[in-house]
Amino acid sequence: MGHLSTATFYIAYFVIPLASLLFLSGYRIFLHSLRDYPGPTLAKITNAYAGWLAIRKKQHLASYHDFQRFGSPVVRHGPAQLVFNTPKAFHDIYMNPRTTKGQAYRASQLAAKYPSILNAIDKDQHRRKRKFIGLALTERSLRSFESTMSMQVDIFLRQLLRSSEQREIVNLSPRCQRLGLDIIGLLSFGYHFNTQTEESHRFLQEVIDSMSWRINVYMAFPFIKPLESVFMLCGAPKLLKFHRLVTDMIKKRMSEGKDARHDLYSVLADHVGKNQEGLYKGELWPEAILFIMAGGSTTAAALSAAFFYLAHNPKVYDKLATEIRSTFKSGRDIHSGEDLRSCKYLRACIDETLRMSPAATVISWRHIDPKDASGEPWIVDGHVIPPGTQVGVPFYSLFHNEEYFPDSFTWKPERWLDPPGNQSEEESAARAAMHNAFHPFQAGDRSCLGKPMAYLEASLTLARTLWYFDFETAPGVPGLVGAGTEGKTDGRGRPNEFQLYDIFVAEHDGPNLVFKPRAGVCKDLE
Ligand code: HEM
Repeated sequence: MGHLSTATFYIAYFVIPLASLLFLSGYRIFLHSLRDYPGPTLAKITNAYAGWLAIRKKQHLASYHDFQRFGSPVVRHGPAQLVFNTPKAFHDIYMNPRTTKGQAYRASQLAAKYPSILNAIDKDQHRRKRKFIGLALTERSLRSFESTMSMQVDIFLRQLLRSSEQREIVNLSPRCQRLGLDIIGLLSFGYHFNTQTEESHRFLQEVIDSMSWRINVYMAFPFIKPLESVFMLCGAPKLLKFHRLVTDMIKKRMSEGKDARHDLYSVLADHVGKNQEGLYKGELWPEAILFIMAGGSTTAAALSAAFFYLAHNPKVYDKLATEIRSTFKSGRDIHSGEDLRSCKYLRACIDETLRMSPAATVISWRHIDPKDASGEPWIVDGHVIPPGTQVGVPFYSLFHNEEYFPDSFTWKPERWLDPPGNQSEEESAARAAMHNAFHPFQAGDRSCLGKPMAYLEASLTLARTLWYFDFETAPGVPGLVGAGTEGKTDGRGRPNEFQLYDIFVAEHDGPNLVFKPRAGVCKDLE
């Protein structure tokens, strides 16, 4: 009897699970509807492939590598996931009214009852949110907010001035993150985080990064989401502090009149509590967190990368400095308007940075909307997508696709400028194809609402910094922070590339720079 029980035990706990695993693996490799697509064997069998990459913050590098390794523009990234690497696929996926965010986003929802605008899967729910939240980010709304943003940029510049007086090396990543956080705190609920000048709220970035990383891992490998409570326990004190801060921010703002200042709350206030006709009160929480995460970290990543590339490319630096210093008469003149718009090289530098080091490293998964009743097959770049499949285009891979961006690992803002003289038909077609492949803010009905704000924040910060300062990479070892390391074979071997770590948005460190105030112009910062 004892003997029989042992056999039963082994059969129940080892033989049956192992046989099921082998059967499932065999099915996914040889019989699954995606069996003919190339991809790493582990990716065909389990989402643990993507999960492991997400844990190590390198999904963007791995997808790029997989496209090269298999020599194919479409690769299996998970048992039921395909990634594509062509602009045609991008259009068929994201600019298609029949698609919605993939199930992967369900794993990113902090509370299933109230998903945020970013991870709402139901199209009607998303449309309602976008209608109201979009009001805070229109060009008109941004004009009302610009003076507040500008004051924060002034603080950033004053901090640089202080560092330069103390001959300090400046790590731009934390500086740009603090700038981004302080701006987004004011834009969302008129709240002064003051991370640029005070220590007390600087823990926010750490909490945001760890939350972003966890979300990214759950999206890649939803199987481990139940461990959330364990992870939360590990970071409990800071997480609790974060929750208290966001609650305090919302409560404080709601206790003031809606017109006390111009922020997200002022445009939402009339619609909050109107439920289906507006927004549920409970929705303020996830939207506040989304705003802080999406609005602060992305722009900070783009700005840090832009500082890195400018410091590493002296010819571009000189050309951009000349453009800024000849367009404006003083630092105070640098604000939105005709003059800033005329700085074409500045815009080219920002776009080239977003191409080379896209701030959103996430794979934005899509599937066919479950409510789609067309009965038509979904075709992506000539491939019929089987029901239940999630598909995506990783920005990092597409923006380094040599067919559209020749010499793709060289930071070359010139590629975005209109070439002088007449272009041949072939040249015009190549330029059109390049533009068609470049959507760093996503496209279609889920495109970034903060795009105008991101360009304004990046333009003001870079233009004003170049107006008041000269800067260069710090000498010696500190100057290497942020760069790839020659000889590395894991995709981090390019010394001229700013290194991104995929945690949904990009995590980053550096560059370390030294700043020198330009003669006679810094008086108006003091
Ligand atoms: C360089 C800066 C930025 C980049 C590259 C960027 C990029 C993106 C991308 C790629 C998405 C789609 C993400 C997905 O499909 O999962 C997105 C969505 C979004 N972004 Fe940004 N973003 C930036 C800055 C901002 C800023 C400053 C805000 C302002 C708060 C913002 C607000 C949003 C919102 C609300 C969404 C969700 C839109 C929707 O689903 O309808 N972003 N962004």
